Amino acid sequence: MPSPLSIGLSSPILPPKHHPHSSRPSRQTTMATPSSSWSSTSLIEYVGQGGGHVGDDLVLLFHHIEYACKRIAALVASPYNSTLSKRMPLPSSSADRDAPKPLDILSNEIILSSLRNSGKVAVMASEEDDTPVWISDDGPYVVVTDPLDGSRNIEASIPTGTIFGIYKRLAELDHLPKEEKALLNSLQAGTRLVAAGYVLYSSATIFCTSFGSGTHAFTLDHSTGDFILTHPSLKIPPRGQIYSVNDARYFDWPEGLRKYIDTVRQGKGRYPKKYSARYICSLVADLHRTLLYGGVAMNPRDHLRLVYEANPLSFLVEQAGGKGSDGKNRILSIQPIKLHQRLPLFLGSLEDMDELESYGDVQQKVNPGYEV
Ligand SMILES: O=P(O)(O)OC[C@H]1O[C@](O)(COP(=O)(O)O)[C@@H](O)[C@@H]1O
Repeated sequence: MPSPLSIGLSSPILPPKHHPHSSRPSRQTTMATPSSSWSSTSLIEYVGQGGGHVGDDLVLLFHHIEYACKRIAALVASPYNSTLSKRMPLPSSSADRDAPKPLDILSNEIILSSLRNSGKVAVMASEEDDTPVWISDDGPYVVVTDPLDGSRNIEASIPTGTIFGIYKRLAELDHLPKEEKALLNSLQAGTRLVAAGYVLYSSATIFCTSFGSGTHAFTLDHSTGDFILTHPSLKIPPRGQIYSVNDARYFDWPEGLRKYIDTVRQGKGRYPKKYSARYICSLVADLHRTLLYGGVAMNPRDHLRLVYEANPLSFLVEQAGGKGSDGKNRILSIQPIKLHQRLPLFLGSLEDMDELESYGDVQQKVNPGYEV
């Protein structure tokens, strides 16, 4: 079978050959952009010197993750996508996971190759792999990822995203067989996250990240190839006026959730304004809007994954002053027991989340196999 990486791009972008700091092209300064009055701190500068204070290993790892995400951004915008499914045989998926699309597989390969090249990762656990992939015995970090979330919308060019979380490798497990230590390292609770992020592929490509001291977003400047700090210390408004949910599921919802939505959309909640609905059906995009405008983004059924979706995104929301819960419990405090574990997910503004949770019964218990 041809390598997925050789199919996806007509002229594949080669990974950096040398240490990223020495191999980075210098930033162009002559290009006319409207940015002269803006701060132009790039993601890597920020991580390395400015706000991150995270140490060389993590800076290097970030450089490789950033590089992978730029490749994925190019891939999702490529004119060759429409013929990919004819050219690329897909592996079968297990019962635990949805059938992957060609871009899911390619994005997974891109991230895996960047993590390998970084030399800083012991294990990668991905939505696209049944089990975690052991990369290197002495890599200091563990990366969990959904390489391309929202890919069910990809043919229509609707926004998608990459989600990732970074943990330290648990040295006390080093003596265990590879399979076992790979899994246990990947099942760390979200409270142990060292860093997390998402990259939104939309009209702008946004890299939003946190190292545990605030949430910061960077926007890709296509003229230089740098992610530029555009949203330092992003704070989610304490209250929004938007709820985001697939409300075609209304008749499968529990009473509490129906009441909550009915109440806020009539403007009869604690905030006496009528709420609006927004639902892209792409978690990263729905969350990004929620971080900026406030409100709640939710999927009340057992659908989203704890390890590589709910945990990293909850970390970012908490660092932005919001809340992430399964409707009852703080997401970051839930101990994962399975790699592809699913759960209800509610992310959003503090006051909206408190109000929602006060309805008690908001988790959708029935989960019929929806086709779309
Ligand atoms: O079908 P629902 O319940 O609306 O779920 C949609 C959600 O599923 C997702 O597509 C995630 O599923 P995948 O990881 O299988 O793409 C999210 O991006 C989106 O928020």
